[in-house]
Amino acid sequence: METQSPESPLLSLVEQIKQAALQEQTQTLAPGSNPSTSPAPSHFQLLGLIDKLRLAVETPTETVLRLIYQPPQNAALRTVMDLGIFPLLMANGKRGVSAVELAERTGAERGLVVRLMRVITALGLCASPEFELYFANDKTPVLTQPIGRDGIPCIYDLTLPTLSQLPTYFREHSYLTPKEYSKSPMQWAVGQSQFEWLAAHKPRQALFNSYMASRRHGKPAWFDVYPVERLTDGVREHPEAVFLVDVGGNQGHDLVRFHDSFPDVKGQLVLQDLPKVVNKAPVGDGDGGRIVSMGYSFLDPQPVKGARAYYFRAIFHDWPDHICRKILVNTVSAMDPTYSRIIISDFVLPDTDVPLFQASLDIQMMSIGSGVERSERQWREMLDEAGLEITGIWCDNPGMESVIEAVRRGSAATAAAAAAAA
Ligand SMILES: C[S@@+](CC[C@H](N)C(=O)[O-])C[C@H]1O[C@@H](n2cnc3c(N)ncnc32)[C@H](O)[C@@H]1O
Repeated sequence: METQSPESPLLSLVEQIKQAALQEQTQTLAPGSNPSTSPAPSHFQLLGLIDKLRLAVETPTETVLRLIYQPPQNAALRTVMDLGIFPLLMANGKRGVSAVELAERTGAERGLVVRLMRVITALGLCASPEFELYFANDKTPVLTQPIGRDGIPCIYDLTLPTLSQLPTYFREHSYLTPKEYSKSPMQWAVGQSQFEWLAAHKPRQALFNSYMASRRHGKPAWFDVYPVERLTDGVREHPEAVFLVDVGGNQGHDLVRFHDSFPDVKGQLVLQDLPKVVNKAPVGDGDGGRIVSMGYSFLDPQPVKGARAYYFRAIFHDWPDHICRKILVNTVSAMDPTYSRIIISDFVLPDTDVPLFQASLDIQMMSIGSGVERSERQWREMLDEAGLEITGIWCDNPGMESVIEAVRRGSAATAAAAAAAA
């Protein structure tokens, strides 16, 4: 058998992985570190190197075959979620669950269970050390928690019908980037774009809301990345003063998290989203009435004037540029030029080596509403066109969303914010 010299690219990659793994271990063992809430930067570096190693080891044919057979994996996982198999594995801990028992408990044919569970086991989502016997492993719990339990069916059902038609859409649309929300590939494929579809499919809307609230669990919040004293210093304290408006804040999970972390910040916290979404928002309990919810469409002028900050998380990536500009201009009209800031939490794509997750999300957002994941240049251009100026971008991890702060262009706050950043 041919041996590789220590200088071979493969072994050099293995050595880099070893070094990154040692760094990850050191960082995660450091006092005060909590890898489940704040993964170290080395974590993303390590994952990137592992991806490179796989590509280096795979033959080109193996790479192609791996890609070709991704859709059946997603379909098998979606079906297993429907059957409620993961909670059964969790409930039966060390005893495990046989295919016969899974068939009895789910009503599915045993032979089908076996075929689905082969995929699930190979994906590493459970263990099957004995013939037709399945055990939960360390990945199984997350599939019974909101991010997996609700996120997997919601995103599958929301996106797959369109994604399966995307090549046809482009063939029929001259390979032009979709630029209208109301003419998105999803509108063409299923007759509605993202938010209308969710509103018309109430169980999916409930899954979506739960997924939105859960997908940042175990990750830093915007205020862990952004220096909040830029907002709390010099804050106005009169009774009607609004500190933070979470625009498109879904059911208020981010505002609740902010309030829990900064209970003493002066001023109201306002949650805004479409009336149907915000009406059932579980905010108000235990926050001393500080969180006020308000049905509002950000396609209309912002009714809350002069807040300290207007916060948008994962909003602009849903929309094409011209709608984003409209949302921004609607907000600018309410901003106090010397006091208010816009805070955006979204991905800022690097110019090269865009992580696969972010590149894939861009295609998804384009498909379901002509949305876009943007680079720093695209953010700067878009905000500039809406009369805004970026005063800082914070990101402590290449795998995470950035926090962008912007003020009205030429406003006094520009100078103040720039001075504070210096
Ligand atoms: C991707 S979710 C982000 C939710 C939340 N900001 C988060 O990051 O978890 C987009 C949100 O925008 C809301 N939305 C959609 N159209 C809206 C509109 N015209 N006005 C206000 N909110 C809207 C949706 O209901 C949804 O809650």
